[in-house]
Amino acid sequence: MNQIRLYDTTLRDGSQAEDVSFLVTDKIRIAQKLDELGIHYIEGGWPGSNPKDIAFFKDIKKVSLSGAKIAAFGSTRRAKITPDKDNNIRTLIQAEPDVVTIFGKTWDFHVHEALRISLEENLELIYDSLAYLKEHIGEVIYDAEHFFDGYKANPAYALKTLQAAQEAGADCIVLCDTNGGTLPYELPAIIAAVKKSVSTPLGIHAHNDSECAVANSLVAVENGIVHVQGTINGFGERCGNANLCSIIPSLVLKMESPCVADEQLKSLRGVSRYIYELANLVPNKHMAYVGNSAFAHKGGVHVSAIQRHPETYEHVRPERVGNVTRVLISDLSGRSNILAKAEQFNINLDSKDPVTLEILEDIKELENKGYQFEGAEASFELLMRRALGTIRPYFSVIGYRVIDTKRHEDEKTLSEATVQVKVGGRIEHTAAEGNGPVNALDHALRKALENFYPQLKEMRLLDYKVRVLPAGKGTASVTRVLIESGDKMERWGTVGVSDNIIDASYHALIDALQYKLLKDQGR
Ligand SMILES: CC(=O)SCCNC(=O)CCNC(=O)[C@H](O)C(C)(C)COP(=O)(O)OP(=O)(O)OC[C@H]1O[C@@H](n2cnc3c(N)ncnc32)[C@H](O)[C@@H]1OP(=O)(O)O
Ligand SMILES: CC(=O)C(=O)O
Repeated sequence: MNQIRLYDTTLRDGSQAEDVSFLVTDKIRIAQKLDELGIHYIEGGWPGSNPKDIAFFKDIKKVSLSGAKIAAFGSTRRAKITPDKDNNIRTLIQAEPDVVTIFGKTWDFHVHEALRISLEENLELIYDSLAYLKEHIGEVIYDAEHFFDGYKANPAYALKTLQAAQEAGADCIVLCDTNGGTLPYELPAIIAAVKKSVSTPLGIHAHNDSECAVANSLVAVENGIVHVQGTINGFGERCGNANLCSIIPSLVLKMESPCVADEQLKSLRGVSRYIYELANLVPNKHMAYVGNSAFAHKGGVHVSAIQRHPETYEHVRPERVGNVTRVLISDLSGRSNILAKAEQFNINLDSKDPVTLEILEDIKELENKGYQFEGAEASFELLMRRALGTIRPYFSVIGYRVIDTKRHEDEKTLSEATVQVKVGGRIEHTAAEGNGPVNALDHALRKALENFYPQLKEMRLLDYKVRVLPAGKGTASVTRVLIESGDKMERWGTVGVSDNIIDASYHALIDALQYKLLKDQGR
């Protein structure tokens, strides 16, 4: 297999995704992460587009990268002017990148409709722009925009555009599936025709509009392409770009193409999450290889088998990409799920112990009532320990009251909660306000308990999700509340279900507090 060069365009094409926008400082930090991951080319942006991208190319010069080359992106020159007069081409040179990548038109339809120039003139644009850039920048890459659509519409012309790029000295010609509509079976014949027509090393740049961007990139590699463009997490215009988080492990682990080192591959999940964090987006848990669910087993049959041998339901070892095997608890669980969780929580449990079956039955019954333990592992651990009788009763709540008051139409609603808790032999009665009834209840509970357990001051309520579950036959609808809490060390999820939203929240809050006390005690 050829040595594959990875070209990341998260900072350029990835930023063209809806909801993605990076600050210059984010872009610098991402470039450093991509360099550590072993990416060979990092496309930092389009300096002719905006001041932020110009600033990136200035700032990245102050950063020492271990191996990655920085590429600046732009287009072929405008019609009717020479490259030296073209602002876009001038800014590319002024950015002083290691590499310049420009895109040009391949599809005759685009030449007529988007540029509104003649086919011959477009060939001149491609040739002039690349030849001029090559005089100023050591390495020049040509992105043949809409190559596959162009080839299907007018193969002779599409190939002529590539020949113009080759004659101008392009170091790599990248075949772009810009509209993302090409299917994997179409690639081999088209790539074979290209190889007969040009000898320049070839690359692939695939979009995901038919959900085939990764497949197309891998098929391209199988057919001799040596340069693969993509983005981390598949960020990109419309449905996104080819996801490097899927391409890289497939190349290394399945296609004998060690494009990054084993240690670098182990950082892949971390890089994925880092970039989600800087993009301020929630990670897609179902992403192949790096998603939270990529190695999460829910069905009892699967859990039973992976405990005997992980490869029964895992296509690669998750550690290779920095991920872990997870076992989920739900009404699809069997005894194996319960035993796997017990091991994770350091609880001694035997498959023959009647408590195992009791816990399993409790789970199925509770899920039927609306509980969901997948996002509430702390509640599940408490449930297990309660069933085994190994949990200390840290406190009990004698009662609570929550009042919402709005004294005047223009005034904010005031929420106030009072609680009575018992710890050991002592009873504490407190009141607190909050910006909502659940917030007031949370404050009042902590205020009452913090005198006994000062460590609760470290705890924060991080997320609060409510779902009203539809009524079943002969039953009223119920509310499920999932709470995520955390301290400096850990985050944990708890669940409460009731036909009353405050009561459901109360149960989730109580579990959150009890879990904090349990874990701090060291189980
Ligand atoms: C497939 C891809 O992803 S390509 C990258 C797409 N990314 C972006 O567009 C993001 C950055 N773009 C921008 O900041 C702006 O569009 C700019 C600065 C590049 C251009 O802005 P404007 O000059 O205002 O033009 P506008 O965006 O309205 O239209 C695009 C222009 O580029 C021209 N153009 C498009 N492709 C090419 C090309 N390959 N070569 C030369 N010119 C091109 C179009 O003909 C049009 O020019 P015209 O209006 O003079 O005919
Ligand atoms: C160049 C590019 O981004 C594309 O053709 O999709």
